[in-house]
Amino acid sequence: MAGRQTIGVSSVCVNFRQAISVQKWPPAKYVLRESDHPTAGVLATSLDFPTVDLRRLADTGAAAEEEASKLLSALQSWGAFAVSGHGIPGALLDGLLAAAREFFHRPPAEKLRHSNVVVSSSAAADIAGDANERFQFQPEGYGVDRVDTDEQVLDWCDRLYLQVSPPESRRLRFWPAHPPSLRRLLEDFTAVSGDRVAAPLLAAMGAALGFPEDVFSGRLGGEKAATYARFTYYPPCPRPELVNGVKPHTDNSVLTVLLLDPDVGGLQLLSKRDGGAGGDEWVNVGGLGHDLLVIVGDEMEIMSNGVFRAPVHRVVTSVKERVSLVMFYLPEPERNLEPVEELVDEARPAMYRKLKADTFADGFFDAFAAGERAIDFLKLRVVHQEASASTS
Ligand SMILES: O=C(O)CCC(=O)C(=O)O
Ligand SMILES: [Fe+2]
Repeated sequence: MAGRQTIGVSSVCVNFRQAISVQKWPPAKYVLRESDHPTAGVLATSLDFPTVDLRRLADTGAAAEEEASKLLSALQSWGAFAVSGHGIPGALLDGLLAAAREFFHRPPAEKLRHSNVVVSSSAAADIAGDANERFQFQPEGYGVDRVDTDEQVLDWCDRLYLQVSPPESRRLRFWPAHPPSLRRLLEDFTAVSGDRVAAPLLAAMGAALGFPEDVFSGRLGGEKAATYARFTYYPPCPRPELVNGVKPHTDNSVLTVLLLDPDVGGLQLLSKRDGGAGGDEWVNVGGLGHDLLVIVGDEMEIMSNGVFRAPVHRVVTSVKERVSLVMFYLPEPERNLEPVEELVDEARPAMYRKLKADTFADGFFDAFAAGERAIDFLKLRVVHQEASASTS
Protein backbone atom coordinates (compact mmCIF):
# COMPACT_ATOMS: atom_id res chain seq x y z
CA MET A 1 0.00 0.00 0.00
CA ALA A 2 1.27 3.49 -0.81
CA GLY A 3 2.72 5.19 2.24
CA ARG A 4 3.52 1.87 3.95
CA GLN A 5 6.42 0.48 2.06
CA THR A 6 8.92 -1.95 3.51
CA ILE A 7 12.31 -0.48 4.28
CA GLY A 8 15.71 -1.83 5.16
CA VAL A 9 17.73 -1.76 8.35
CA SER A 10 19.98 1.01 7.02
CA SER A 11 16.95 3.30 6.84
CA VAL A 12 16.10 2.49 10.43
CA CYS A 13 19.53 3.75 11.42
CA VAL A 14 18.82 7.25 10.10
CA ASN A 15 16.51 7.59 13.09
CA PHE A 16 19.61 8.20 15.17
CA ARG A 17 19.67 11.68 13.73
CA GLN A 18 20.53 13.37 16.96
CA ALA A 19 23.98 11.82 16.91
CA ILE A 20 24.97 13.76 13.80
CA SER A 21 23.96 17.16 15.12
CA VAL A 22 27.31 17.45 16.88
CA GLN A 23 29.29 16.91 13.69
CA LYS A 24 30.94 19.86 12.00
CA TRP A 25 29.87 18.95 8.48
CA PRO A 26 26.45 17.79 7.27
CA PRO A 27 26.63 14.12 6.22
CA ALA A 28 26.30 13.61 2.45
CA LYS A 29 22.73 12.28 2.78
CA TYR A 30 21.58 15.79 3.76
CA VAL A 31 23.60 17.87 1.30
CA LEU A 32 21.64 19.32 -1.62
CA ARG A 33 22.86 19.69 -5.20
CA GLU A 34 24.34 23.15 -5.69
CA SER A 35 21.38 24.41 -7.74
CA ASP A 36 19.03 23.41 -4.88
CA HIS A 37 20.95 25.18 -2.10
CA PRO A 38 18.50 27.34 -0.18
CA THR A 39 20.65 30.38 -0.89
CA ALA A 40 21.07 29.76 -4.65
CA GLY A 41 19.37 32.24 -6.97
CA VAL A 42 16.73 33.37 -4.50
CA LEU A 43 16.40 36.37 -2.33
CA ALA A 44 14.80 35.74 1.06
CA THR A 45 13.13 38.90 2.27
CA SER A 46 10.75 39.51 5.13
CA LEU A 47 7.52 41.19 4.21
CA ASP A 48 4.80 42.58 6.40
CA PHE A 49 2.71 39.51 6.82
CA PRO A 50 -1.11 39.76 6.84
CA THR A 51 -2.64 39.26 10.30
CA VAL A 52 -6.31 38.45 10.90
CA ASP A 53 -7.74 39.23 14.34
CA LEU A 54 -10.15 36.41 15.22
CA ARG A 55 -11.84 38.44 17.95
CA ARG A 56 -12.73 41.17 15.45
CA LEU A 57 -13.74 38.56 12.85
CA ALA A 58 -16.30 37.15 15.33
CA ASP A 59 -17.62 40.64 16.08
CA THR A 60 -20.55 42.21 14.28
CA GLY A 61 -20.66 45.23 12.01
CA ALA A 62 -17.81 47.15 10.43
CA ALA A 63 -14.99 45.52 12.44
CA ALA A 64 -16.01 42.02 11.31
CA GLU A 65 -16.39 43.14 7.68
CA GLU A 66 -12.96 44.72 7.71
CA GLU A 67 -11.40 41.54 9.13
CA ALA A 68 -13.29 39.34 6.63
CA SER A 69 -11.98 41.38 3.71
CA LYS A 70 -8.44 41.16 5.16
CA LEU A 71 -8.92 37.38 5.38
CA LEU A 72 -10.05 37.14 1.76
CA SER A 73 -7.20 39.25 0.47
CA ALA A 74 -4.64 37.23 2.51
CA LEU A 75 -6.09 34.00 1.12
CA GLN A 76 -6.01 35.26 -2.44
CA SER A 77 -2.50 36.68 -2.24
CA TRP A 78 -0.45 34.48 0.08
CA GLY A 79 -2.74 31.56 0.92
CA ALA A 80 -1.41 32.15 4.41
CA PHE A 81 -1.80 34.63 7.25
CA ALA A 82 -1.10 35.09 10.95
CA VAL A 83 -3.98 35.01 13.43
CA SER A 84 -4.18 37.07 16.57
CA GLY A 85 -7.06 37.31 19.04
CA HIS A 86 -7.43 33.51 19.30
CA GLY A 87 -7.56 33.63 23.10
CA ILE A 88 -5.33 30.59 23.58
CA PRO A 89 -3.26 31.19 26.73
CA GLY A 90 0.39 31.99 26.04
CA ALA A 91 1.37 29.58 28.85
CA LEU A 92 -0.20 26.69 26.92
CA LEU A 93 1.65 27.62 23.72
CA ASP A 94 5.00 28.12 25.49
CA GLY A 95 4.51 24.95 27.56
CA LEU A 96 3.78 22.88 24.50
CA LEU A 97 6.91 23.94 22.61
CA ALA A 98 9.04 23.55 25.76
CA ALA A 99 7.67 20.01 26.29
CA ALA A 100 8.29 19.16 22.63
CA ARG A 101 11.87 20.41 22.87
CA GLU A 102 12.33 18.28 25.99
CA PHE A 103 11.07 15.19 24.15
CA PHE A 104 13.45 15.71 21.23
CA HIS A 105 16.34 16.13 23.68
CA ARG A 106 15.67 12.69 25.25
CA PRO A 107 18.10 9.85 24.43
CA PRO A 108 17.53 8.23 21.00
CA ALA A 109 16.67 4.84 22.53
CA GLU A 110 13.80 6.41 24.45
CA LYS A 111 12.42 8.31 21.44
CA LEU A 112 12.66 5.19 19.29
CA ARG A 113 10.10 3.49 21.53
CA HIS A 114 7.67 5.64 19.53
CA SER A 115 9.42 5.09 16.18
CA ASN A 116 7.60 5.53 12.87
CA VAL A 117 9.43 2.40 11.70
CA VAL A 118 7.61 -0.60 13.13
CA VAL A 119 8.25 -4.31 13.01
CA SER A 120 6.07 -5.71 10.27
CA SER A 121 3.22 -7.84 11.54
CA SER A 122 2.89 -9.66 8.25
CA ALA A 123 3.34 -13.42 8.56
CA ALA A 124 5.00 -13.48 5.14
CA ALA A 125 7.77 -11.23 6.38
CA ASP A 126 8.31 -13.41 9.45
CA ILE A 127 8.54 -16.55 7.35
CA ALA A 128 10.86 -14.90 4.86
CA GLY A 129 12.99 -13.85 7.81
CA ASP A 130 14.69 -11.18 5.70
CA ALA A 131 15.72 -8.27 7.93
CA ASN A 132 14.96 -5.84 5.11
CA GLU A 133 11.35 -6.95 5.09
CA ARG A 134 10.73 -6.97 8.81
CA PHE A 135 10.68 -3.19 9.24
CA GLN A 136 7.98 -1.03 7.85
CA PHE A 137 7.58 2.74 7.75
CA GLN A 138 4.17 4.18 8.56
CA PRO A 139 3.61 7.91 8.98
CA GLU A 140 2.71 8.07 12.70
CA GLY A 141 5.33 8.29 15.42
CA TYR A 142 8.85 9.61 15.87
CA GLY A 143 11.59 9.67 13.23
CA VAL A 144 12.60 11.14 9.91
CA ASP A 145 10.25 11.38 6.93
CA ARG A 146 9.84 8.39 4.65
CA VAL A 147 12.93 7.48 2.64
CA ASP A 148 12.10 5.78 -0.67
CA THR A 149 15.42 5.76 -2.54
CA ASP A 150 19.14 5.96 -1.83
CA GLU A 151 19.27 9.16 -3.90
CA GLN A 152 16.70 10.97 -1.75
CA VAL A 153 18.26 13.95 0.05
CA LEU A 154 17.09 14.00 3.67
CA ASP A 155 15.66 17.03 5.43
CA TRP A 156 17.54 18.32 8.47
CA CYS A 157 14.83 17.54 11.01
CA ASP A 158 13.26 14.98 13.29
CA ARG A 159 9.51 14.59 13.43
CA LEU A 160 6.80 13.37 15.75
CA TYR A 161 3.53 12.86 13.83
CA LEU A 162 0.37 11.92 15.74
CA GLN A 163 -3.30 11.63 14.87
CA VAL A 164 -5.15 13.65 17.51
CA SER A 165 -8.74 13.60 16.21
CA PRO A 166 -11.14 11.93 16.32
CA PRO A 167 -10.04 10.90 19.83
CA GLU A 168 -10.83 7.21 19.24
CA SER A 169 -8.24 7.18 16.42
CA ARG A 170 -5.35 8.14 18.72
CA ARG A 171 -2.64 5.49 18.76
CA LEU A 172 -1.16 6.15 22.15
CA ARG A 173 1.88 3.89 21.67
CA PHE A 174 3.26 6.68 19.49
CA TRP A 175 2.57 9.39 22.12
CA PRO A 176 5.66 10.19 24.23
CA ALA A 177 5.50 9.30 27.92
CA HIS A 178 8.19 11.92 28.67
CA PRO A 179 7.89 14.64 29.52
CA PRO A 180 4.60 13.61 31.17
CA SER A 181 3.08 17.07 30.51
CA LEU A 182 3.31 16.69 26.72
CA ARG A 183 0.25 14.52 26.27
CA ARG A 184 -2.09 16.74 28.28
CA LEU A 185 -0.79 19.93 26.65
CA LEU A 186 -1.35 18.43 23.19
CA GLU A 187 -4.90 17.37 24.10
CA ASP A 188 -5.66 20.87 25.37
CA PHE A 189 -4.16 22.53 22.30
CA THR A 190 -6.04 20.15 19.97
CA ALA A 191 -9.33 21.24 21.53
CA VAL A 192 -8.70 24.97 21.38
CA SER A 193 -6.97 25.16 18.01
CA GLY A 194 -9.89 23.27 16.46
CA ASP A 195 -12.67 25.21 18.19
CA ARG A 196 -11.15 28.67 18.25
CA VAL A 197 -9.04 28.76 15.11
CA ALA A 198 -9.74 26.13 12.43
CA ALA A 199 -13.54 25.93 12.76
CA PRO A 200 -14.26 29.70 12.78
CA LEU A 201 -11.81 30.24 9.92
CA LEU A 202 -13.39 27.55 7.74
CA ALA A 203 -16.77 29.17 8.36
CA ALA A 204 -15.38 32.64 7.59
CA MET A 205 -13.75 31.38 4.39
CA GLY A 206 -17.11 30.10 3.12
CA ALA A 207 -18.87 33.31 4.17
CA ALA A 208 -16.16 35.48 2.56
CA LEU A 209 -17.06 33.90 -0.79
CA GLY A 210 -20.76 34.57 -0.19
CA PHE A 211 -21.69 30.95 0.66
CA PRO A 212 -23.21 29.37 3.78
CA GLU A 213 -20.68 28.99 6.59
CA ASP A 214 -20.67 25.19 6.31
CA VAL A 215 -19.81 25.12 2.60
CA PHE A 216 -16.36 23.65 3.43
CA SER A 217 -16.77 22.25 6.94
CA GLY A 218 -19.96 20.39 5.87
CA ARG A 219 -17.88 18.28 3.48
CA LEU A 220 -15.25 17.19 6.00
CA GLY A 221 -17.24 14.57 7.91
CA GLY A 222 -18.03 16.35 11.21
CA GLU A 223 -16.86 14.38 14.23
CA LYS A 224 -15.04 11.92 11.99
CA ALA A 225 -12.87 14.55 10.30
CA ALA A 226 -9.20 13.86 11.00
CA THR A 227 -6.61 16.08 12.65
CA TYR A 228 -2.90 15.27 12.80
CA ALA A 229 -0.29 17.05 14.92
CA ARG A 230 3.31 17.19 13.78
CA PHE A 231 6.14 18.39 15.97
CA THR A 232 9.33 19.12 14.08
CA TYR A 233 12.73 19.55 15.68
CA TYR A 234 15.52 21.15 13.65
CA PRO A 235 18.90 20.44 15.31
CA PRO A 236 21.49 23.22 15.11
CA CYS A 237 23.01 23.03 11.63
CA PRO A 238 26.66 23.93 11.07
CA ARG A 239 26.12 24.68 7.32
CA PRO A 240 22.56 26.00 6.81
CA GLU A 241 23.32 27.02 3.22
CA LEU A 242 23.76 23.36 2.17
CA VAL A 243 20.60 21.69 3.47
CA ASN A 244 16.83 21.96 3.70
CA GLY A 245 15.14 21.99 7.12
CA VAL A 246 12.02 20.83 5.27
CA LYS A 247 12.10 20.79 1.47
CA PRO A 248 9.69 22.95 -0.58
CA HIS A 249 6.16 21.49 -0.38
CA THR A 250 2.48 22.22 0.01
CA ASP A 251 0.52 20.71 2.90
CA ASN A 252 -1.67 17.62 3.12
CA SER A 253 -4.57 19.49 4.74
CA VAL A 254 -7.65 21.57 4.26
CA LEU A 255 -6.14 24.11 6.62
CA THR A 256 -2.87 23.99 8.55
CA VAL A 257 -2.44 25.80 11.86
CA LEU A 258 1.18 26.38 12.89
CA LEU A 259 2.69 27.26 16.23
CA LEU A 260 6.17 28.52 15.37
CA ASP A 261 9.27 28.82 17.50
CA PRO A 262 9.06 32.39 18.83
CA ASP A 263 12.85 32.76 18.94
CA VAL A 264 14.19 31.11 15.79
CA GLY A 265 12.80 31.72 12.29
CA GLY A 266 13.26 29.53 9.24
CA LEU A 267 9.84 29.12 7.60
CA GLN A 268 9.68 30.69 4.13
CA LEU A 269 6.83 31.03 1.63
CA LEU A 270 7.36 31.07 -2.12
CA SER A 271 6.04 34.20 -3.74
CA LYS A 272 5.64 34.53 -7.50
CA ARG A 273 6.85 37.96 -8.46
CA ASP A 274 4.75 39.66 -11.19
CA GLY A 275 2.49 36.65 -11.35
CA GLY A 276 5.49 34.38 -11.97
CA ALA A 277 7.07 36.40 -14.81
CA GLY A 278 9.49 38.09 -12.42
CA GLY A 279 10.74 34.80 -10.96
CA ASP A 280 10.31 33.30 -7.54
CA GLU A 281 11.15 34.83 -4.24
CA TRP A 282 11.32 33.16 -0.84
CA VAL A 283 9.79 35.29 1.86
CA ASN A 284 10.64 34.81 5.54
CA VAL A 285 7.79 34.42 7.99
CA GLY A 286 9.00 36.58 10.86
CA GLY A 287 8.61 35.94 14.58
CA LEU A 288 4.92 35.72 15.40
CA GLY A 289 5.13 35.58 19.21
CA HIS A 290 1.89 33.97 20.37
CA ASP A 291 0.10 34.56 17.07
CA LEU A 292 -0.50 31.41 15.06
CA LEU A 293 0.07 30.96 11.34
CA VAL A 294 -2.59 29.51 9.05
CA ILE A 295 -1.76 27.99 5.65
CA VAL A 296 -4.15 26.76 2.96
CA GLY A 297 -3.50 23.07 2.13
CA ASP A 298 -3.93 20.98 -1.02
CA GLU A 299 -7.36 19.67 0.00
CA MET A 300 -8.71 23.24 0.28
CA GLU A 301 -7.23 24.10 -3.12
CA ILE A 302 -9.22 21.18 -4.56
CA MET A 303 -12.43 21.85 -2.59
CA SER A 304 -12.38 25.55 -3.50
CA ASN A 305 -11.78 24.65 -7.16
CA GLY A 306 -8.54 26.61 -7.11
CA VAL A 307 -10.06 29.82 -5.71
CA PHE A 308 -7.76 29.36 -2.72
CA ARG A 309 -4.27 28.07 -3.57
CA ALA A 310 -1.96 26.09 -1.32
CA PRO A 311 1.30 28.04 -1.01
CA VAL A 312 4.65 26.32 -1.50
CA HIS A 313 6.76 26.70 1.63
CA ARG A 314 9.98 25.33 3.12
CA VAL A 315 12.09 25.61 6.22
CA VAL A 316 15.72 26.71 6.24
CA THR A 317 17.97 25.76 9.14
CA SER A 318 20.30 27.82 11.25
CA VAL A 319 23.05 27.36 13.81
CA LYS A 320 20.33 27.47 16.46
CA GLU A 321 17.90 24.63 17.16
CA ARG A 322 14.26 25.25 16.28
CA VAL A 323 10.97 23.56 17.12
CA SER A 324 7.46 23.88 15.66
CA LEU A 325 4.03 22.31 16.05
CA VAL A 326 1.78 22.01 13.03
CA MET A 327 -1.89 20.91 13.09
CA PHE A 328 -3.26 19.47 9.85
CA TYR A 329 -7.06 19.56 9.45
CA LEU A 330 -8.25 16.87 7.04
CA PRO A 331 -11.51 15.36 5.80
CA GLU A 332 -12.77 12.02 7.10
CA PRO A 333 -10.71 9.43 5.12
CA GLU A 334 -13.80 7.85 3.54
CA ARG A 335 -15.10 11.13 2.11
CA ASN A 336 -14.71 12.13 -1.51
CA LEU A 337 -12.42 15.04 -2.15
CA GLU A 338 -13.65 17.26 -5.00
CA PRO A 339 -14.48 20.88 -5.82
CA VAL A 340 -17.65 21.93 -3.96
CA GLU A 341 -20.52 22.34 -6.40
CA GLU A 342 -21.08 25.95 -5.26
CA LEU A 343 -17.73 26.82 -6.88
CA VAL A 344 -18.22 24.94 -10.13
CA ASP A 345 -20.13 26.36 -13.07
CA GLU A 346 -19.83 26.68 -16.83
CA ALA A 347 -17.47 29.60 -16.60
CA ARG A 348 -15.31 27.78 -14.06
CA PRO A 349 -15.61 24.02 -14.59
CA ALA A 350 -14.11 21.60 -12.08
CA MET A 351 -10.33 22.02 -12.21
CA TYR A 352 -9.51 18.90 -10.17
CA ARG A 353 -10.60 15.28 -10.41
CA LYS A 354 -12.55 13.59 -7.64
CA LEU A 355 -10.85 10.98 -5.44
CA LYS A 356 -11.18 9.59 -1.93
CA ALA A 357 -9.58 11.65 0.81
CA ASP A 358 -7.43 8.73 2.03
CA THR A 359 -6.27 7.97 -1.53
CA PHE A 360 -5.11 11.57 -1.77
CA ALA A 361 -3.36 11.33 1.62
CA ASP A 362 -1.51 8.13 0.59
CA GLY A 363 -0.49 9.75 -2.70
CA PHE A 364 0.64 12.82 -0.79
CA PHE A 365 3.32 10.82 1.06
CA ASP A 366 4.53 9.26 -2.22
CA ALA A 367 4.72 12.72 -3.79
CA PHE A 368 6.45 14.28 -0.77
CA ALA A 369 9.18 11.62 -0.77
CA ALA A 370 9.69 12.28 -4.49
CA GLY A 371 9.83 16.06 -3.87
CA GLU A 372 6.71 16.70 -5.98
CA ARG A 373 3.29 18.29 -5.41
CA ALA A 374 0.60 15.67 -4.76
CA ILE A 375 -1.88 17.41 -7.09
CA ASP A 376 0.56 17.02 -9.99
CA PHE A 377 1.96 13.65 -8.93
CA LEU A 378 -1.60 12.22 -8.85
CA LYS A 379 -2.48 14.00 -12.12
CA LEU A 380 -5.54 15.63 -10.59
CA ARG A 381 -5.65 18.74 -12.76
CA VAL A 382 -8.36 18.68 -15.41
CA VAL A 383 -7.45 20.25 -18.73
CA HIS A 384 -10.58 21.77 -20.28
CA GLN A 385 -10.72 21.60 -24.08
CA GLU A 386 -12.61 24.88 -24.48
CA ALA A 387 -10.25 26.70 -22.13
CA SER A 388 -7.14 25.42 -23.91
CA ALA A 389 -8.70 26.05 -27.34
CA SER A 390 -9.55 29.65 -26.48
CA THR A 391 -6.08 30.37 -25.09
CA SER A 392 -4.14 28.69 -27.92
O1 LIG B 1 8.42 23.87 10.98
C1 LIG B 1 7.77 24.66 10.30
O2 LIG B 1 7.81 25.89 10.49
C2 LIG B 1 6.88 24.19 9.17
C3 LIG B 1 6.89 22.71 8.92
C4 LIG B 1 6.00 22.35 7.76
O3 LIG B 1 5.84 23.10 6.82
C5 LIG B 1 5.29 21.06 7.76
O4 LIG B 1 5.51 20.25 8.69
O5 LIG B 1 4.48 20.82 6.84
FE1 LIG C 1 4.19 22.42 5.57
